[in-house]
Amino acid sequence: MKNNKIFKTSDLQKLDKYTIENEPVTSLDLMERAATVFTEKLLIFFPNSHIFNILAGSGNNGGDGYVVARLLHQKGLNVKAFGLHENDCLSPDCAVNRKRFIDMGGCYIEVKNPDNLQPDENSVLVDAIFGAGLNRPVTGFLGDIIHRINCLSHPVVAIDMPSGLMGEDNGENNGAIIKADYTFTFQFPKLAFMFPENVVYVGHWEVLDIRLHPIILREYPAAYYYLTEEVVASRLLIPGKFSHKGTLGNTLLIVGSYSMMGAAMLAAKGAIRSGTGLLSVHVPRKLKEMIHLSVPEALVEVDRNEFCFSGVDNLSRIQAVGIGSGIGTSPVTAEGIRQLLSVWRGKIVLDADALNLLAADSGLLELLPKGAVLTPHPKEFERLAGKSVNDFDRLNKLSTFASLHQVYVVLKGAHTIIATPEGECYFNMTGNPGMAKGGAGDVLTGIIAALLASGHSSLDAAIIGVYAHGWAGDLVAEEQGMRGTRAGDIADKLGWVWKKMETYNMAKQR
Ligand SMILES: NC(=O)C1=CN([C@@H]2O[C@H](COP(=O)(O)OP(=O)(O)OC[C@H]3O[C@@H](n4cnc5c(N)ncnc54)[C@H](O)[C@@H]3O)[C@@H](O)[C@H]2O)[C@@H](O)CC1
Ligand SMILES: [K+]
Repeated sequence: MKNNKIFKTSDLQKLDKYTIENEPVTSLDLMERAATVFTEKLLIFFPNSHIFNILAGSGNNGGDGYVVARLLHQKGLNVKAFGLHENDCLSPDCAVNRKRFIDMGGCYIEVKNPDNLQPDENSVLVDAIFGAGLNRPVTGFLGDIIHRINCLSHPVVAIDMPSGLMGEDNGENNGAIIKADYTFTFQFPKLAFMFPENVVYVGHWEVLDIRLHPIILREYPAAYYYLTEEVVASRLLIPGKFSHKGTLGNTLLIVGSYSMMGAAMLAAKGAIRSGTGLLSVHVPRKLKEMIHLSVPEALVEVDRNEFCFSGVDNLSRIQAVGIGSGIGTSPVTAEGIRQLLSVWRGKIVLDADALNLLAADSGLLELLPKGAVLTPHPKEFERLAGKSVNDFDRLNKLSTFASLHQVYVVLKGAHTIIATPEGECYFNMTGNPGMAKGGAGDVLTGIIAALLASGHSSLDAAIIGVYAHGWAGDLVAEEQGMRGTRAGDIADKLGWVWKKMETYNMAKQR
């Protein structure tokens, strides 16, 4: 897999050191490289700004800040660097770059009292107080400075990380944290950026490639990954020339109930657009006509029960099962799931009410086949695994749950997380708030079920399904706006996404 790892910030020094020794490059040149790409990005985002105030700390993040100050000054822009040094104990590279900035005639103001920090009107503030080296909450003088900055209305752009934010766990971080509008971070996104509770600090973030050594990036271990088009597309299976509907998999969707018919249609639409050779939709009798009309390609299998799912009879030709969307939580349906899970040991994705039934009866949870895919939203996950005190805690619970039950858990959210039984987590990067609507999850269940049936492993089906679903949602939002996005539109846009991924894959094979 390409370098899409999310390393721990505490590992950064080792990656840095390896690069310095093996590229080789001096640490000063690496700092220059990082600050240069940061400056380029800054000027893309603020092309019409002429006044920049740099807030520089004493470590290498501050060093980056002084390089940015020098580069902006060299471009003839109006730059002021505020030295926020509690003592004169600067990192060697920070000291060199402060001197270079001052020696070239840059405007440098040493701040010894938070009240003396008076940024220029209309200036863009560059936060270079702390980066990945933060190892305790920020209090005292620098804490006061951060509080003061957070009260200003100036745009704030953080170098690498908003100062005061820990790279991973902020559960016990009661110190001051910069509320940045933008964070341009080096080499890889930090784990803390993935959590909803930190968006107020990180703002819009982008990763800047500072070309740390490819060997160390490939070989140094990480438990967390983020998904990119390249990584996802290369996992997608392309049908062979002699494939036919019998070899591309038969998906069985067990979905819908009399009061939730739409969920069945949406799941079926997601599946029919995602490459299954055959699709069977198992519904209560009352839904039969509706499925025939809305997804004519599907075979409809009718339940014994008129209103809800009560059990299946024949699974002999099925490659994967998708169950849960709109099935309700009646005792009849709970028994139906028990019957299914006691005979089905193959690929399966469980969503919505299927998860609620598992949460209500741990006996059902134990019947899950190894490698099952579960797609809860945070509330459903809470029912399964208990309350979490914060997002980092929820991530740990997710990993523990996936290992304990030997399943893949897809926790839906802005950065949907796929947790594996081996303890790895993949963060999705596609999707938008327009998708946070009823029915979007049903479409995802259909997609994952079809990918499972057409030959993908549980991990690949979850990764590809989540990424494609989000990408399709992004395309819909581009056309209809986030407000205008409907779940059904996401299914309709999937074809375009698959085309892109197939084209990418075939180009690579050539
Ligand atoms: N490998 C990379 O990715 C590179 C990193 N660079 C920069 O280097 C930064 C990391 O630099 P440093 O390791 O010097 O760390 P920082 O500049 O983030 O912090 C400086 C020092 O402050 C001290 N400190 C930590 N928490 C504190 C607190 N709450 N109150 C007071 N002091 C505290 C620590 O001793 C820490 O080393 C990155 O964020 C990035 O900006 C770049 O210059 C070049 C390449
Ligand atoms: K910073």
